[in-house]
Amino acid sequence: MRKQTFLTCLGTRPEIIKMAPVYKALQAQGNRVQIIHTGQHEAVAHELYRFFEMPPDLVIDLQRKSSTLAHLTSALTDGLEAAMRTLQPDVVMVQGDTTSAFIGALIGYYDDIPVAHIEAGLRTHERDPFPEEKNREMIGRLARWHFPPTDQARRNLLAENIPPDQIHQVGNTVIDAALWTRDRLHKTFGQDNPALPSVAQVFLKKHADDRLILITAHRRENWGQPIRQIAQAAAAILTDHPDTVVIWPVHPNPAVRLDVENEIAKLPQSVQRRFCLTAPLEYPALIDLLVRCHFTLTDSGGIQEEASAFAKPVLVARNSTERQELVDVGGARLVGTDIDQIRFHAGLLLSNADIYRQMQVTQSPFGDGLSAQRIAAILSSSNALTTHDGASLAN
Ligand SMILES: CC(=O)N[C@@H]1[C@@H](OP(=O)(O)OP(=O)(O)OC[C@H]2O[C@@H](n3ccc(=O)[nH]c3=O)[C@H](O)[C@@H]2O)O[C@H](CO)[C@@H](O)[C@@H]1O
Repeated sequence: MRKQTFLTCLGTRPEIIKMAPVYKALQAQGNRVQIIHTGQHEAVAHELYRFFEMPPDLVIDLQRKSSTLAHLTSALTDGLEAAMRTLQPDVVMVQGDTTSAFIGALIGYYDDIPVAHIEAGLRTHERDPFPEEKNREMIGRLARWHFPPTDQARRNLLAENIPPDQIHQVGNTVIDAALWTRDRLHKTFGQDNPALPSVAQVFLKKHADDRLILITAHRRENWGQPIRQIAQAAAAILTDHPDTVVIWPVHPNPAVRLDVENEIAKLPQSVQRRFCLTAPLEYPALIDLLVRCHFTLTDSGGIQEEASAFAKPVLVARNSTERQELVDVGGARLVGTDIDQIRFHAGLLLSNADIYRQMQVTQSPFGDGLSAQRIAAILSSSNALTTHDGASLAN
């Protein structure tokens, strides 16, 4: 079998995390894997490339003169076209639903390079998340291989008339990355993970006997009043349950941070002391806290998936989710951002051991840690690499 050159364009934190296992699995088979970094999440990207030992081959300087989507789209189009012509891959791989992923798929299509879509088929069937929902649909029209993580995602693709033989349900590579990271942390550091900021390390030592609740909220739709309500609900939970503590890596936007800090400042000192706010965490620190926590309250898609790999109950601070699978198997509850709802469901998890156990899923509905190996096997199989006009690329 001829070894292939696979190219992926990555721009944001979740894309890098979810592509890393595929990168490693394809490399382990002797293939060449190239990365174009598109710089959508500049601040956190490079620490992730270092952690996963996958240095980008090419970095696109987006030279963003404005923050509009149209400008991003045109800068990515120019940058990715030039980069792909330089690198000349056999296959383009994109992950999820960012504008980098959509434009990567589009340029692959224009250049007649077959496109593989990792984490295909997620749909809310609503306008939000904007523009990600449309990006996913459009990548669906362009890709040659569709790798939905779950049966629901597979059915979404079938409903859009994607040919069944192009759809391969493989699980979500986020689980591969989370399990790999947990094992690596465990082997290397035991209880003292240097990626955890020192404020969190001190806090955890001081509260070693308390139950940890991990909170994250980053979605734009939750900025403002919803985030203030999440903070008020967290305060109520800490007041109701004196053996609990909260760690909350807060979104870097100063307005979001101020909203959370203002709510905490209103609390008695005894409750404030059980709140630990940090800057956004490095990925190995986030995984470490997920492993340690009692449950998580989050609006993040990735964290819902990762929590299920560690059998941690999830309260989802959203009104809808494209990850309904975890709700359906009982591992997550959609609690929105209503203070009483959050307080009620957190109270159940903290005071009713049966309900807690019921929300600990024994098998994540998103995957088993072997998704990337399945993807690599399918992409590398001798008859898989076929272009749109039917010519086989494989020897
Ligand atoms: C608008 C919207 O719906 N967008 C979605 C959103 O996806 P998401 O909700 O999964 O995003 P996050 O929560 O940011 O990332 C999660 C990952 O980050 C790790 N993490 C988290 C906090 C931290 O302090 N340190 C970390 O390391 C964590 O373990 C996990 O792996 O953005 C994507 C592209 O940006 C989109 O494609 C996707 O549609």
